[in-house]
Amino acid sequence: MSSQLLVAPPAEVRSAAARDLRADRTAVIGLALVNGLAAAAGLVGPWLLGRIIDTIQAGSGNVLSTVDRLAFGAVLFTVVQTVLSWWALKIGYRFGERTAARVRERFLRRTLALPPRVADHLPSGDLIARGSTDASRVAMTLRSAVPEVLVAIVHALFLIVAVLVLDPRLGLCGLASLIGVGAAVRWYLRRARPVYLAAAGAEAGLAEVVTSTAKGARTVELLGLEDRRTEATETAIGQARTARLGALWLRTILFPWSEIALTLPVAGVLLIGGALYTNDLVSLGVVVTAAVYLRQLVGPLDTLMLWIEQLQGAAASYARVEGLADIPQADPPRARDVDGDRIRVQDVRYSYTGVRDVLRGIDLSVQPGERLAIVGTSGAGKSTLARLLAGLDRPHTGSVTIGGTPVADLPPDQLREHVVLITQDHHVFHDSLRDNLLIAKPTATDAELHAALQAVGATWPTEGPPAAQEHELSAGWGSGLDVVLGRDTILGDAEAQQLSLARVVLADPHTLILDEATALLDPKTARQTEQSLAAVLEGRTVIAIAHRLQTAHDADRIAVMEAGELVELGTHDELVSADGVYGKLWRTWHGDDPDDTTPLTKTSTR
Ligand SMILES: Nc1ncnc2c1ncn2[C@@H]1O[C@H](COP(=O)(O)OP(=O)(O)OP(=O)(O)O)[C@@H](O)[C@H]1O
Repeated sequence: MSSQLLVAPPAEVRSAAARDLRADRTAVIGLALVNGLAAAAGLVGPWLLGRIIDTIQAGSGNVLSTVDRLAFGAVLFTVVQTVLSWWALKIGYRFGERTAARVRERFLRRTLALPPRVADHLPSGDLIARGSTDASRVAMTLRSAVPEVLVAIVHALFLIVAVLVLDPRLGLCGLASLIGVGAAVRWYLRRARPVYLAAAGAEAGLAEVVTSTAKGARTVELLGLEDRRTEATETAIGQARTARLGALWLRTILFPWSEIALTLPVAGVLLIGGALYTNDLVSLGVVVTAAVYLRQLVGPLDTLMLWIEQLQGAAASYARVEGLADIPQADPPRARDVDGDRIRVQDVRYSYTGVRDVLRGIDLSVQPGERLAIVGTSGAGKSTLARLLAGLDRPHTGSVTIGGTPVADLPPDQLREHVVLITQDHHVFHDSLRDNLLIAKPTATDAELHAALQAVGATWPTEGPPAAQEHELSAGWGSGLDVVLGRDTILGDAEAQQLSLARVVLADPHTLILDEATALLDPKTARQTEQSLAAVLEGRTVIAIAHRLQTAHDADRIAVMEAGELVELGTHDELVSADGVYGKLWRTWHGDDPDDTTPLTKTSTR
């Protein structure tokens, strides 16, 4: 699976847009109808103006009352046009809001439907940029640009047709104007897609750099990488600026070109119309009406020009948002028969990049109820093996099975009943405590939720007053299952880990995999978390990535990994007496002091 996110090709974007239009076809038809009526009403005013001029020029009959009637008609139709245009925009804005919501929901649905093994490999900054900046740009365009552009197109077409009907010779001047503007727009559009895609990509690249720097702030600080991250951010800012300037350059050509194309037809009508009028080939009223129509053409065409950049940017964003649909998705897994709790790893190989295997021929069998510690230096492949054991990814060759069934084939609901990976990456949703817990077991009763919290030592009263300060942020568990985390109360590190452990109690898997669950916590928080963890581990199979030799010493068996291979497997005593990698490790750094709790990771840096 590529780690790059895709961009939907133009044909796919067009068919997605057509689908969105069809989904709200009543609004689209209403928009076209009301727009057409508004544009038609707008044509009446200038036509009546021409009639007024011709009436005055003819000077026969009751000129004053005829002019009064015509002027009243012009005012009336202007009011009608204004009301219809307002109505058309209202329909358009509502259509835009609904469609924008549809696009956002689709993006969210697709993102949530991504299998974890696919989502984990996607660049998170780019994904965030698509869901936020790109989706907002599409929404804004659908809300504002699309209705106004539709109104402008219909208006412009009506004006051109009206001049052609009025006098085809003068109509040609209008057409010449359209051809000029059309050529400018064509020139622009041919260059716009790659330029705007590059601009959106550069913005996403910037988001990626900033997100990964923020996410890895602790590592950046520990390894003194500030200068390199600053340099990477500045490079990304430079690329975003260059890409943006490329888009602006296109506008600096488009706008002057189209401005000239827009002023020429009025001058043309006045010149040609003047010559025709002098030779009695056309009335003065027709010339004035045609000139007013063509002057009015500037309004809608200006609107089109104004929004064209927005439309291009939005089309690129739409292509990026729709690009998510091109990520191949596996069929949703269906429930499988699982025969027992035994975990087997057979001849497993795995590679992140397709170039280098980071797991090579791993064979392992874990008995139900066993405690297995995995040790090895940094980069040996422990976390990768943990992810495969937890079904978050599947091996490229070989198999990882629970009760004979490939663990990665189990649907999420079934998987968490068998195996759960506990890391420091737990998530607290901005939601009620109850809903945060029900994720693990949607059918759990309040009594079960209370019991799960108490099992992990969450100091949370089973009964008590309702949240005293409903909207005030207070630390701790708050006072009930309805307390909204992140609004009524904030959880500290230890409490957030307790919440995730309470979820484990509710899911009740037979196997737990521990990867750095407490390794990076401060000592006080780690102690608290370890106490909660001990309650959760009781009676389950445990596979723990051991960061301290004491953890390995206490396990039933120890698996030693080196450079992606399982090099030793046995009890502590067996491995110490075999005097292999583990034995040497034990002797060299701990000698006769098995109570030494030096972290294993230290061994790799000595
Ligand atoms: N997402 C990834 N993309 C590419 N390579 C990766 C990725 N994650 C890990 N690796 C590489 O895979 C190898 C095994 O990494 P892994 O994290 O499994 O090792 P580990 O033994 O858990 O190390 P540590 O104790 O430092 O966490 C390493 O060489 C690492 O650089």
